[in-house]
Amino acid sequence: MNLKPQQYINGEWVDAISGNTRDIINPYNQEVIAKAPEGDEADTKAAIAAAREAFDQGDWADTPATERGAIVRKIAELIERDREELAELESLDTGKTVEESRGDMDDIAGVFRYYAEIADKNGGEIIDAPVPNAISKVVHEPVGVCAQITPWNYPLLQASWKLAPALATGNTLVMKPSEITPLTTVKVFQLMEEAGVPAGVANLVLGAGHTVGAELSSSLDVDLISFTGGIVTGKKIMQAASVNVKKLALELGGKNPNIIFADADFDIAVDQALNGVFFHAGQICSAGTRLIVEESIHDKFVDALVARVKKFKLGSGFEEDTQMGPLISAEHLAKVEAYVEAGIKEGATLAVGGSRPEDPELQKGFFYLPTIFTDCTTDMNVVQDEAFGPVITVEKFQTEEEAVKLSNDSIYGLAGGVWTNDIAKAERCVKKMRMGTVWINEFNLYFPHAPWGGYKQSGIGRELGKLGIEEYTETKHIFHNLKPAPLNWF
Ligand SMILES: NC(=O)c1ccc[n+]([C@@H]2O[C@H](COP(=O)([O-])OP(=O)(O)OC[C@H]3O[C@@H](n4cnc5c(N)ncnc54)[C@H](O)[C@@H]3O)[C@@H](O)[C@H]2O)c1
Ligand SMILES: C[N+](C)(C)CC=O
Repeated sequence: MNLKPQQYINGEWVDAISGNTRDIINPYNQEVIAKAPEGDEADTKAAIAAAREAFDQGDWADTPATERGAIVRKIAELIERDREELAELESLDTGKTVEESRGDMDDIAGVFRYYAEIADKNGGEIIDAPVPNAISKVVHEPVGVCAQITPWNYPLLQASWKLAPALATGNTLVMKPSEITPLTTVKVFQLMEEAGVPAGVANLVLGAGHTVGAELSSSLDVDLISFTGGIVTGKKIMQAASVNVKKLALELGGKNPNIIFADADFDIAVDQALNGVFFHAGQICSAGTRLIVEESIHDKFVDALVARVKKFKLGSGFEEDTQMGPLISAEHLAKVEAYVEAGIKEGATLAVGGSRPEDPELQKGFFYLPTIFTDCTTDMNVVQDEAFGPVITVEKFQTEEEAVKLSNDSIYGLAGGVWTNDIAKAERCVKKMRMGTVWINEFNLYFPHAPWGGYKQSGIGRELGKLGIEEYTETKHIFHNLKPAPLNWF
C-alpha cells in the first residue's frame, strides 16, 4: 500500500500533535495495513480554527458557484482516474469485495458530478411582496464551518454525500472518518488538494469519536454537524450540538422491513431478499434484515433462501468468486454473536448459520456465517434491534394491513421494500410505510438525484438530491424598501 495516512489541516499534511498512532487492521486476516495518526482535541481545535478562518476571512464562500462546481467536477474526474486504487484501499480497510468497492467508487464519482452540476443552480427567488415600492428576495448562503463524521461501513461513500454538497455550496469543513477505516478518505483529501480546493477549506482529522468527534460536536466555532452512524452516538451528538444550537443532520441506523406478498415473482423476490441483506455481510444501514413474508408462501420462501445461503462463498474480497467478506472488527463480530445468541434464547428458530464458519482459511478473519431466523415476532429484540450483520429475521403475515402494521412496528424508519405484482396494493402499502425510502419490487437502490434519510429515530434531515444542498445552506430574506417614509407612530 502506497498511502501514508496523515491529517490535512490548513493545507498541510500532518501527524497527530501528540505523535500517537493507531494500527489500521485488515479484517480479512488481522494484518496491520497502516499506522494512522491518532488525533485528539488539540488537532481538532487546530482544524476548526483553520476552517473558521477560511470561512470568515477567505474567498471560498464568495467564489462563484460555477468555479466551485468546476473544482467539485475535477474531484469526480480524479476519483475516476484513481478508481482501482481507491477500490482496493476500501476493500483492504473494510473487507468488502473489490467488486462492491468498484461500484462504490462509481457511485462516489457520480455524487461529486451531481453536485458539480447543480452548484450554480441554487439561485434565490424574488418574492411578490405585499407592499409597494420594495424588492423582496430570498437568497441561499453557505452555513459556515461544517463538521462531518462518518462510519466504517461505507467510508468514502458516506464521506462523499457530505463533502460534495458542502464544497459546492461554499462551506468550509472538518471531516472525521471512522478511526478504523480512514484510508480512502485520506486519499480523497489528496485528490481534493490536487483538484484545487484552497487551503483551510477542507480539513481532515483522524481519531476517535470520544475525542475528535466530541470536540467537533461541542465546539462553539462549528455551525453545522452532519453525522452518519449509530443511534446511540447520534443522540450524544445531538445533545452536544445544543451548546450553540448547531444545524444538525443525522443519518442513523435502520431495521428495515422487506414485505414479500404471495403474488410477487418468487425467484426474483428470493434473489433480491438475499441481496438486500447479505451485501457487505449485512453491514448496511438499509439492509432488509426484517423479512415479512405472506403465510401461504412462507415455508417455500424460507427453504429457497436457506438453500441459496448454504452455497455462499465467504472469503477474501480480493478473490473473484468471493460473495461475502468478513465483519469489520473483533468487537463487531462479538456483538453479532451476542445478538444471535439472544435471539435463540428469545425463542427464534435458527434455520441456517448462527456461528462462525469452520473453514480453516477463514479463521484469521472476522467471519460470521449468513444466518436466518424464523418464527420471529415483533416483540422479540432480535426483530427490533439493528444487528448490522448477516442476519435475517422472518415474520409471517396474512393480510395487507397486518404486513404494513408489522413493517411500522419499529423505532426506526430508514427504508423498506414491498414485493408484489399488484400495483394498487404496492402503492397502498408504501403510502402507509413510515420510512424515508421505500422500494417497490427493488431493494437497496440509491442514487445521487434522490434524497436519502430516515423517519423516526433513523435520523434528521436528508442527504443526496436537491435536499442534500439545502442541508448546507442558510436561507436569507432580503427586504429592500425603495421609497422609505416616516411612520409617524411615536
Ligand atoms: N442512515 C445512513 O445512511 C447510515 C449509513 C451508514 C451507516 N449508518 C449507521 O451507522 C452505524 C454503524 O456505524 P458505526 O459503528 O461506525 O457507528 P458509530 O456511531 O459507532 O460511529 C460513527 C462515527 O461516530 C464517531 N463517534 C463515536 N462516538 C462519538 C461521539 N461521542 N461524538 C462524536 N462522534 C463519535 C465514530 O468515531 C465514527 O466516526 C449503524 O447503526 C448504521 O446503521 C447509517
Ligand atoms: C446509505 N448506504 C446504503 C449507502 C449505506 C448504508 O449503510
